[in-house]
Amino acid sequence: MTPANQLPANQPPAIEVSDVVVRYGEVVALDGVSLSVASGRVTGLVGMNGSGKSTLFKAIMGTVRPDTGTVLIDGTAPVAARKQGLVGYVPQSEDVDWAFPVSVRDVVMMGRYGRQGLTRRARHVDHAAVAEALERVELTGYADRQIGQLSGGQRKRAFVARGIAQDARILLLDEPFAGVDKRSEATIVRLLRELADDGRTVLVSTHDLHALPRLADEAVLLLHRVLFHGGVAEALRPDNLAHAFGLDVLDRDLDRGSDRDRDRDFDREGSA
Ligand SMILES: Nc1ncnc2c1ncn2[C@@H]1O[C@H](COP(=O)(O)OP(=O)(O)OP(=O)(O)O)[C@@H](O)[C@H]1O
Repeated sequence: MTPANQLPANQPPAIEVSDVVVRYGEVVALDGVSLSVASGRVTGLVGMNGSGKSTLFKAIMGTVRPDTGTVLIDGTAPVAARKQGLVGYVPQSEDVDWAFPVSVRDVVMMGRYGRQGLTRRARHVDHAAVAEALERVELTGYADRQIGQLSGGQRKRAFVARGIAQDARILLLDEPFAGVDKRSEATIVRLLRELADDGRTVLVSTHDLHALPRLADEAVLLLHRVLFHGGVAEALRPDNLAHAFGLDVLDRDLDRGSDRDRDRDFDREGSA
């Protein structure tokens, strides 16, 4: 296995993010992010709420344009890569209208749209790809249900199936384990591993640090910039996590607080 961060010399990174800055008005969501993600691996993207994970995904998909810096997908600009169907995306649950009147099969078929031209007429090969993807995520029996009638884990699996049907080289998953039961989590972890072993690139944002060792070959700690990129065990070291989740700030504030307490006690003693 190639160590994290070291790509084989002849293989361009599947995702190359170079010095990317994204601002929303006054808010700097990404502040000079550089990252190379290799194919054939599962990479965990870990960071606290608001650290910029979704924005990084959007920059990779070309739905958010960086203020400065560049993103390349297999050497191609993100918008072109998306149009070519290179990138599949499993969104956060909040970003989906679950009342939308589409079946699970329809959602998975969306992964085939790029191949169907403007007519969007599904051919035998499209139906076969959808059936196979549904089987891989263990949702064959749910194909005709309205998407909102699935459990949280089943919904995620339906979107993973969309990426499989799309035959995406690169799969981005935004918090796939949020609100997901153990069985769906295990199914998703197994699928992602299979996809990576198949040579695909899998980038998964997660808060679920417990799932990380089973899930990922390497981890990225993000706090508006990349704080760490390397092996999972090292990423999970308390000092690295403290840095990524801002606990060092907390500790410093507590220290300051106890300094203040000491000063106050001293003042009190002095004035007594
Ligand atoms: N459309 C927007 N307009 C203004 N600010 C935004 C917008 N989208 C994100 N932000 C801000 O940019 C920062 C990064 O947000 P982002 O959603 O990328 O973080 P995240 O790590 O995905 O968070 P979470 O784990 O909560 O999903 C946050 O401060 C957020 O409030």
